[in-house]
Amino acid sequence: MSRLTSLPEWTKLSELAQAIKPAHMRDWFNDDPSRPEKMQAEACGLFLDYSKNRINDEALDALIDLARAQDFEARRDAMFNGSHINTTEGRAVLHTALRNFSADELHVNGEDVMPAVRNTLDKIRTFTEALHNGEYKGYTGKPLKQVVSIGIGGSFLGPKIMTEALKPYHQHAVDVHFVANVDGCHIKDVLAGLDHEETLVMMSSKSFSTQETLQNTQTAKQWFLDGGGKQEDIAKHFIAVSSNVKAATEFGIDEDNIFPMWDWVGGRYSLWSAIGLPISMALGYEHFEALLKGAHDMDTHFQEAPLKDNLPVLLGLLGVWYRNFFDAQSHVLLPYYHYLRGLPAYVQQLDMESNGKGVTQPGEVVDYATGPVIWGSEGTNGQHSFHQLIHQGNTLIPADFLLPLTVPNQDDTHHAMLASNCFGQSQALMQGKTFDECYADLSDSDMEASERERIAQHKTMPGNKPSNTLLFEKLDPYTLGSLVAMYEHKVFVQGVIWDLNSFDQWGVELGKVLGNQVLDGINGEQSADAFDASTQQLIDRFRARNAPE
Ligand SMILES: O=P(O)(O)OC[C@H]1O[C@H](O)[C@H](O)[C@@H](O)[C@@H]1O
Repeated sequence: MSRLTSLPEWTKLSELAQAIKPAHMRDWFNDDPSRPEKMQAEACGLFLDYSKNRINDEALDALIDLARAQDFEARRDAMFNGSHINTTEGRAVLHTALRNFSADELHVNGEDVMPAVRNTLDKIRTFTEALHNGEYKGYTGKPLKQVVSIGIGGSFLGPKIMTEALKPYHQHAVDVHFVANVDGCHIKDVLAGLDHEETLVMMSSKSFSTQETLQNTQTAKQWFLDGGGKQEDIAKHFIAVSSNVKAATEFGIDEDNIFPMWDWVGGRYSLWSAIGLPISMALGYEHFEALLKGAHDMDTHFQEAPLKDNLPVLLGLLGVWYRNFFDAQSHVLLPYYHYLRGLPAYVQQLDMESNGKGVTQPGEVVDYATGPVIWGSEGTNGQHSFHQLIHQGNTLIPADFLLPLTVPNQDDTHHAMLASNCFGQSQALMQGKTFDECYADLSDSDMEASERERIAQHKTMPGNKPSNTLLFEKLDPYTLGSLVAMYEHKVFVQGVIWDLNSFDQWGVELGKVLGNQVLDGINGEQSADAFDASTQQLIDRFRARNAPE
């Protein structure tokens, strides 16, 4: 038995879950109309109603006890003060420093990192302004109007999804395009519509070793040269963000055009660094800074609010409750706001890459469930497809509903419908519909009693499906910053309880290595015995159709 599952707090939670499982939330709401007032929390522009959860005060307190038994507060402080909590790579985890506007020093390996953070923000501001006012010109003297941001994983999802989410705040000084996939269709499609004389290519790669990003940048470079640009003109049209300055300069990026990154910022936590430059380029620096400020305020809330009023803590504890004590395999995110449609994909990387682990910090294989599958899409679209399984399937899927109270250029008719669907879905999931109600609905039909029973059975909705609802005034940069930081810290809370290192990703690393080996196989540079028979068969079929010259 692991340390975690042998804790008395764990045993208590197992017992509480067994006692709670037969209860129906519908009855709780009937018995106690003040339940929603008691089960809510608010911070940094976000209001959370968590009353539609299969939880009571006793279980919530027991979850807090479990977090404390796992040394939650000390481990939270260790992250914020720059300790090397990424223990498999010997690194600090300080994305919070990137949005820290206090005058305090913050030391990593004896060095204050804050001057470099502030300098980089200045560089982002200066660069954005030069681009926006047309001062930053290409090799033929034309201002650069198109930006192609090339990166993948954390060097793509954060900038792309935040830029998309904040569309109403775009300044329209430049158009920002994103390319991630090594599938040549993507980069070719993007470049096809652009004039190389007006295009800035931004390569985002913390490691500067990611195959997809290197290849896409190479293709963009060739496109630039084919268009008439010369090697010496590349400095004006190519910039990079990387912690590997040597590799970036060797690749041909001018050293002055390299924005720094640091090994204490994980890829999936990097949108707050210069990796977020495309956000600033699309929205203007002021809005980028507001995004950071929202995140910073959430950091402060996470550090200071009592655990029972603490948004990331509450969400993290509820996640553990369902994952470990109700056997929930997945968690669905349902943003009811079109511009926020990318949030599930963003949180998917954040959560699944962080807590998709099966070994504890000391290196023991776990005997309990860890990170869930994260998925979802924008409401109301999902209501007409996968919500069916959430309502009536036999697997429990806790949900987060998200809704802005107002939207830009609001059409009141549309917005009221959007909100009513959002609230109606969480209500339906919680209440369900009983067999008797369904049977009564069929009273006017001329069905035989047995047929009426059969149909009523099919229509019965068990309900008792948990959800959180997050409301916010509007999705401005500040609120988006606090929302994303809230999910970052939720993931952290769960990683602490499960005793995981939430900051490495060895599985992904293996994929990178194997992908390169197979490429050698495809190019005939690797002997057949390097691969298993199935992989070799696939390589052979591919080579038969695409034999290298
Ligand atoms: O920025 P890079 O070094 O190119 O890395 C890009 C991505 O690579 C991997 O897939 C990691 O798992 C991600 O976390 C990272 O964001």
